[in-house]
Amino acid sequence: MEKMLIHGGKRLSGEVTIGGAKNSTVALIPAAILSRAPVMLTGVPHIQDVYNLMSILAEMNVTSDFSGNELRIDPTDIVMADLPSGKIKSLRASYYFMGALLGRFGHAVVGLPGGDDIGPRPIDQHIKGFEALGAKVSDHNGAIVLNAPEEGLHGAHIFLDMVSVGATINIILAAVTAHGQTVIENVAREPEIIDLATYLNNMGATIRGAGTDVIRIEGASKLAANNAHTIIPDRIEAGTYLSIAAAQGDGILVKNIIAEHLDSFLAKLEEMGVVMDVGEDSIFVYPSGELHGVTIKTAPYPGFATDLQQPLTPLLMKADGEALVIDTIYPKRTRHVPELLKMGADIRVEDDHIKINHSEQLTGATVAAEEIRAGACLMLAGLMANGETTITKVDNILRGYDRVVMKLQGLGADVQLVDSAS
Ligand SMILES: CC(=O)N[C@H]1[C@@H](OP(=O)(O)OP(=O)(O)OC[C@H]2O[C@@H](n3ccc(=O)[nH]c3=O)[C@H](O)[C@@H]2O)O[C@H](CO)[C@@H](O)[C@@H]1O
Ligand SMILES: C=C(OP(=O)(O)O)C(=O)O
Repeated sequence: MEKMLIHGGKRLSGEVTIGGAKNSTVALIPAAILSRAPVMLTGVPHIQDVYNLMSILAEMNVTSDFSGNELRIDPTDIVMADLPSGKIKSLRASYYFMGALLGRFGHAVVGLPGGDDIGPRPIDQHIKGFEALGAKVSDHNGAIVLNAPEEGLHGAHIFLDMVSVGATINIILAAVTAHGQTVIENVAREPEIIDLATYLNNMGATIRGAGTDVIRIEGASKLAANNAHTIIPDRIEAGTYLSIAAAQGDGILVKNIIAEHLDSFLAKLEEMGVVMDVGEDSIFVYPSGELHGVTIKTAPYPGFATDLQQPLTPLLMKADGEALVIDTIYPKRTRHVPELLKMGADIRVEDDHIKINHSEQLTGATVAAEEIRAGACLMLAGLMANGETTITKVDNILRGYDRVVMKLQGLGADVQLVDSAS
């Protein structure tokens, strides 16, 4: 296993280009098995989650070839396979194989990823949706077993009890090939859902309303990709580099951005006093002057993303006064806090409220990336700190940040990956 070494304190400058969205990609790859023809994805990020999904595809005799930023997936010789264990447990998003296999074969056995790194991640709404479509669902030793009735899944009217990205996507995957119409209410409106709908519609699906809170699907008997699909830019990676630029930059251009996807984040940066030029598909961040503490409350899109509260936290330490973070989506997403304390941060958690005070100067320390965005937070803290920071459990970062070391080095950061043994 590798660790990341950062010699902090260097000012950064130049350009960085954002990759395709991890949280789209991890849905688009499982969705490829719905296609009766090869699928081409472009703008694919180089992240471990992609490699793990490719291994899972191979278990179903689906070949995939990733070169440059293009991923070609050929599901034409797919065989139905149960996926109770193995790689399926390596990432949360493998649960999208439930909806995709159910849609393709009317049968799925999918193991649930063990451990929870950001608090409980229930899937009751996914299951409620599958059952409404006619599937029988049971739990067999930690794997979910799903079976459609003999005549196949049927359309249904589903109201989600809470806004869930995962449930919205999984139900879409199962419903696109069900008989008749499905209406899903109170769905998530994240851009990644629009991306998935665009991709499936280009395969012949009829999904309307993605991006609003009601999605309507007319079932299609067979789907087949005939165009390459370009994945939307990763708004969370973009937000991470914008934070880095505001905290440690001497002028940084972040390219390949859809600024509308970052509205609530950009509004908070402005409220803090960060000065930016928002271009058509890029944002230039000026070196920061005085910054002000703000309150962040995460919420479903278009609210402030849960995935961005931790990457913003080190910047909040540079601000005057006390800043407050309340994560309403994952209230226990605080695993960065004990690590930041080791670096000298003035931060505490009280009743699921994260309180951040101005921290004059962080110092390098050995810290653990307990989950992906906690890791991103520690990377930024390491870039800001005096001395050397060692980040262990760096796999949690590499599973979702595209070529992060190369990108940071491109901005002038002193960062490298080394083998944990060294
Ligand atoms: C709405 C929201 O901000 N979703 C974020 C969430 O998506 P992710 O897909 O992980 O989570 P969901 O959107 O599915 O869940 C949102 C909330 O609903 C709850 N829930 C979900 C499904 C279910 O069946 N039962 C249930 O109770 C979850 O525990 C959570 O509190 O984390 C991702 C990774 O950090 C982010 O990229 C998403 O933007
Ligand atoms: C927690 C995240 O990812 P995942 O849902 O894949 O665990 C994330 O993207 O911040």
